[in-house]
Amino acid sequence: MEVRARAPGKIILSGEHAVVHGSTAVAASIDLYTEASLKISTDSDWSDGLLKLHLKDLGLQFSWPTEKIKEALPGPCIPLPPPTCSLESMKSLAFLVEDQNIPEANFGLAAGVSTFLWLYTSVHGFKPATAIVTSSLPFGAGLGSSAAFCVAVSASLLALSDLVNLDQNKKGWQPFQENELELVNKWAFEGEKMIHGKPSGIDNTVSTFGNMIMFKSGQLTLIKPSMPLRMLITNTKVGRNTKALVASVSERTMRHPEAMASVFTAVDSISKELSTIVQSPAPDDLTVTENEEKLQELMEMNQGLLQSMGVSHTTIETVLRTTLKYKLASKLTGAGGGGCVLTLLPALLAGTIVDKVITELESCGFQCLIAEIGGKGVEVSFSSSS
Ligand SMILES: Nc1ncnc2c1ncn2[C@@H]1O[C@H](COP(=O)(O)OP(=O)(O)O)[C@@H](O)[C@H]1O
Ligand SMILES: C[C@@](O)(CCOP(=O)(O)O)CC(=O)O
Ligand SMILES: [Mg+2]
Repeated sequence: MEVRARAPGKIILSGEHAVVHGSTAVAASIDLYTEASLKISTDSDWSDGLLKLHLKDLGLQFSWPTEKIKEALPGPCIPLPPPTCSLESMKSLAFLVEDQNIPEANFGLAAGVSTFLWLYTSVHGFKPATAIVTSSLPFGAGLGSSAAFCVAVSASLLALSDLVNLDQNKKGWQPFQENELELVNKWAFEGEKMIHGKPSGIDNTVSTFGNMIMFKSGQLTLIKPSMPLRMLITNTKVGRNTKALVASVSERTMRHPEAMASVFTAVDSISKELSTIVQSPAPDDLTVTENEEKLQELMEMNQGLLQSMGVSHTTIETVLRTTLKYKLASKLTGAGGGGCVLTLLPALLAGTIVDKVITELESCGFQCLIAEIGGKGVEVSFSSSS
């Protein structure tokens, strides 16, 4: 039996970083996915005794003799709760990954590869298997590729375990039950900890459950927007690392606890107001426009506070200036320091203006896309393997 699991990326409409410190944030899934397919060798299979990971888009293949992994890692940890990777296991993982000679240009991948090994062995122990991962999400750009990776991998692992009850004969994509989604989310969060250091959990939660959510201290509330929301996503293509940026905000918080507490409180208010506006009835174009104006102002305020946290970047400022020329408000999304910027596209904005903004942004070397937001969360699909 082979399973495929796909998990969406996300945008954060308000509250990144502050959410790590207990503030409310609002996020939505986007229609860009990471897909993990998994085939576990059974006794009767021909097996080469290897655990293989193929990162297809990058053309990278890794493999480990399962006997070697057995010497280094503790193995299955079932039932719940999912284990947090110990420092000792982290070190063993680093050795296992180092052996694979990841190209220097893809150095950041080591965290993802370690996470895969940890999640795999925690659920399935030392069985030989092949996992193939593909993704349409840019890595390290603020669209939650790390969380989508953790959710897709966790979902594929759990789908082939006794911990969930899915219909393996059903054709096509199928969702998990609510309690199973919670399980996938918990395992993915353990993975996200290995990549982000101190994640809030918002990215894995929105990737697991999809839709638009309000998130605070591990709790999610579903948001049902009553107005159309169109966002232009501009990728500055400046690479950065979420773990380092989250750590830098924590260091600033230690240096200036009171000032930063005020910043986080302001972000909390912004996220709450944003969620109220998005859900308030908008029966006509005039109300939609009024609500959009309020959202634009909140996005600008949130961006200002992100600047004060030290996570903006000159390329982000260029996007802000460029979109402002067209009276459009923008803010960074995700960890910042480069990565992606969101621009609200009002419902009545002429297509010609959108084209002009995109042309101008792309002439700066940025990449633009308009994603569908608030779609489904993680799903799986079974096929009998040959
Ligand atoms: N498809 C993937 N395969 C392996 N690792 C991945 C994949 N997607 C993401 N990762 C891991 O996540 C890291 C990027 O995560 P992060 O810095 O949080 O940025 P973001 O989540 O915004 O893309 C990568 O360097 C890698 O370690
Ligand atoms: C900065 C943060 O709020 C979001 C990070 O998102 P991303 O990894 O940049 O996609 C961190 C977190 O919430 O775990
Ligand atoms: Mg991430």
